[in-house]
Parts: sequence; C-alpha cells; structure tokens
Amino acid sequence: MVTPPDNDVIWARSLHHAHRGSPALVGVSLGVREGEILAVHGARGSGKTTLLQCLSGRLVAQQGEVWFNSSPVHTMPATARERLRRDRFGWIDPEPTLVPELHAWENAALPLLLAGVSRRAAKTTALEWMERLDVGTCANKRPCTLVRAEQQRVAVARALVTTPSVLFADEPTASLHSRDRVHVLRTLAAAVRSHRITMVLATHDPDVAALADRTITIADGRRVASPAATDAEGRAACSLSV
Ligand SMILES: Nc1ncnc2c1ncn2[C@@H]1O[C@H](COP(=O)(O)OP(=O)(O)OP(=O)(O)O)[C@@H](O)[C@H]1O
Repeated sequence: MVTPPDNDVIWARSLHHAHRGSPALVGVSLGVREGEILAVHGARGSGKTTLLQCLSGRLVAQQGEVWFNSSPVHTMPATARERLRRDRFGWIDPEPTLVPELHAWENAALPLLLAGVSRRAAKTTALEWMERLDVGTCANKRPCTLVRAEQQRVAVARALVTTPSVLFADEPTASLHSRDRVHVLRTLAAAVRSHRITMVLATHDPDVAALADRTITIADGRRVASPAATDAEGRAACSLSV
C-alpha cells in the first residue's frame, strides 16, 4: 500500500465513483497541503461536487483511497466519518441552506451547539465570525428576512465557526451577484488564510479559481492538465483584510 506524503492534509489516490452507473470520477488523485487553497476547476457536471463529497467523507468512493493526515477516511465507519466532518471539516454549499426556524446566530453556531458547546460560548464565537463576515447586525433575524448574500455569509460563518482543519467550499458564491461574489470570496479567502485553514474550493469560474494557491482541473470526471499555478496572483487577489 502507498502511504500518503507527510505534508499533505488531504490525500486521495485513484478515486472512481459512478452515480447509478454513470461515471462521475475516473481515477482522480490529488494532495492538498496544510494551509493551502486548492481550486478544483471544471465545467458543470465535470465531477467537482462528487470529488469534494468523497474527500470530505460525505460519500465513500467506490474505488480509491482518501486520507486525512494519517487517517484513512475511506475505511472509517460512518459514525467516525460523521464525527470527523463535524469536528474537523467545514462545508459550504452553492445555495445558503439555513434552518428557517432558527435565528441567524443560531444557524452560524449550529456546529458548536451540536458538539455540546454551551449556548453562551457558541453564541460569542458565532457572533465574532458573523461580524467578520459583515452580518453581525443580522444575528437575531430569521433567514427568511435576509437577502441571499446575507444568508450565504451566515452559511460561511457556520462553516468557519469551529475553525475547521479543512473547509470544503462547493461553488460558494455561485448564487450571488458579481459584486457580492467578489466580496464574499475575498472575505472567505482572507479568513482561511489568517487561520491557516486548508480550503478545497470547487468552481467553474476561472476568476474564482484565481484566488487559490493552486488549481487542478477536472473534465468528465478525470483530472486533466491545468494552467501553471498562480501563487502571486492568488495571494494578491485576496489581500483584502477582514
Ligand atoms: N446523485 C446523483 N445521481 C445521479 N447522477 C448524479 C448525481 N450526482 C451527480 N450526478 C452526475 O454525476 C456527474 C458529476 O456531477 P457533479 O455534481 O459531481 O459535477 P459538478 O462538476 O459539481 O457539477 P455542477 O457544477 O453542475 O454542480 C454529472 O453528470 C451529474 O449529472
């Protein structure tokens, strides 16, 4: 068995996965270094979401290996994968998926509340992240009273509230207007860099991928050659502080 390199937080080898017989991933291998922002770029339907789901343990690939540090995610029982996702990983969906019955701060604090953190401490941490994401004033509002960009910022705060080791962001700004998209993305990139959170960012937009340290490209479920890494460009693009 090949063991993962020491400096990769996430390492995957030869992932194959099909949805109802239709191939979504075909032999994808990759490594993500600690603190790195890795963009997974590809057209719609190319397999980005399936890849992020396999890397985060939401889905177990039908073939291949996924390692988080020195732990094999692909062989973990479902309960261990759930714990890993709750305690070490964050996830952002393309659409803000908030619980309508809860206040915005409760939505942002949800991972901490589920982990047994006291309500008071969870609220304090959630409010800190909401302030950083410019939605502190929305804390006591219900999701239905917020505009889409505010809802997505609350969802981003929820993903960051545990200061995860790895954040999986699946087209996190796809549902936003361009002005909100740029602001949310830069805020997100600055927040993960300041906390040395590793981020795997799926996007079909080359401008979004330019925020990353490195880009891999997926086409029809396969990893294909990417343009050269744009380190300086990526770091410059998200230099906005939060
Ligand atoms: N639950 C599912 N059942 C059946 N087919 C699926 C399912 N999820 C994804 N697929 C198919 O697998 C392929 C890869 O989909 P995936 O969502 O991973 O790609 P993507 O690059 O994230 O696309 P998008 O940007 O549109 O979300 C597509 O052909 C898609 O239609």
